[in-house]
Amino acid sequence: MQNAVELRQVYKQYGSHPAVHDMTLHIRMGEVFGIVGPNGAGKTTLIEMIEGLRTADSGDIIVLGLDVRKQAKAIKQRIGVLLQSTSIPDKARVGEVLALFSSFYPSPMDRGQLSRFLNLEDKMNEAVKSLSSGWKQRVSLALALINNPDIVFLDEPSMGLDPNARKEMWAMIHRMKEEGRTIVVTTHYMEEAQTLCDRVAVINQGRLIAVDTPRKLIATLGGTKRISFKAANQMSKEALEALTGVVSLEWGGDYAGLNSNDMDQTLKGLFQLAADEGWTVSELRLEDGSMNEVFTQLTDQGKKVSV
Ligand SMILES: Nc1ncnc2c1ncn2[C@@H]1O[C@H](COP(=O)(O)OP(=O)(O)OP(=O)(O)O)[C@@H](O)[C@H]1O
Repeated sequence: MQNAVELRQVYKQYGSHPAVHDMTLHIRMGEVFGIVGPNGAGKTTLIEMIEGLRTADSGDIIVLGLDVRKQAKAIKQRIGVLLQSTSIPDKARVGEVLALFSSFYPSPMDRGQLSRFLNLEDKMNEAVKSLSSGWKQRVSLALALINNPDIVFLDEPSMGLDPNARKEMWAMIHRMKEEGRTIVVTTHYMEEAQTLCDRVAVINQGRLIAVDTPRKLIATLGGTKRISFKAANQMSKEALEALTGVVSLEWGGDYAGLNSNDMDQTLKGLFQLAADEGWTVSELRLEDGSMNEVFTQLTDQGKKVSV
């Protein structure tokens, strides 16, 4: 099957500063593809080059089989871009904004269907400026979908949203995927990348450092696992820290947490220590590594790791 996006050795610099360096990657049709990286890594530059809003200095960008350099207009008809809510005319009512943006496209989505999809039906007569940030973000999402796009680009879709609004945003992204759309999302929230994305690209200083499923990235790089349990009075912190595999110890209220790079040996040592010191291990929980650790591993102090 044709890829949704293909980048071949894409390069872009501002002045003498390279922002995106020889980037080669592909985004598959129908996947949720995440782009993560520290501030200034080049995420926005990358995504805006794919959208045709910035021009690459060299390399090829193919979107839905079309060349961004030569067929940008045709591409724009088939992609949707989440605008920052500040770019929406905010004195207008939601329904008016949707009508205005619909008029830009030859075959827009049915507005009733779109507002039902995003639960916006009750907000159609409200002024955009009176909405909370979560609802404004829904309006932005409606505008990104108004041309019924094959690919939707979401640059930090849940920035500034409270945890509930963020979860709702994730649910909407899932539903867009179920409809068969390809979603490209940049985010600073590793939980978002881990929960939402089929594959994630990690970029740092304009270079692609790793691209894989969150599970594989975590298995390869999210090395430490967490063992947490109920703390007992007799526990010796020093002895816990000294157990084989323990990288760090967290001590919070009633609970102790051991981050370990050798779960089996740490568990063995933990049970032995409990027996030696005369306490029992209770409320034991084992947790896998996370995208947070992958991110730190790959980007910490500009460290570069090949995967
Ligand atoms: N229009 C521009 N002119 C000059 N330099 C720019 C411009 N846009 C971005 N840069 C620089 O290019 C680099 C990459 O910026 P970019 O905005 O693409 O990164 P980012 O990963 O999206 O960052 P953030 O997470 O902070 O949004 C940064 O060093 C930034 O200062």
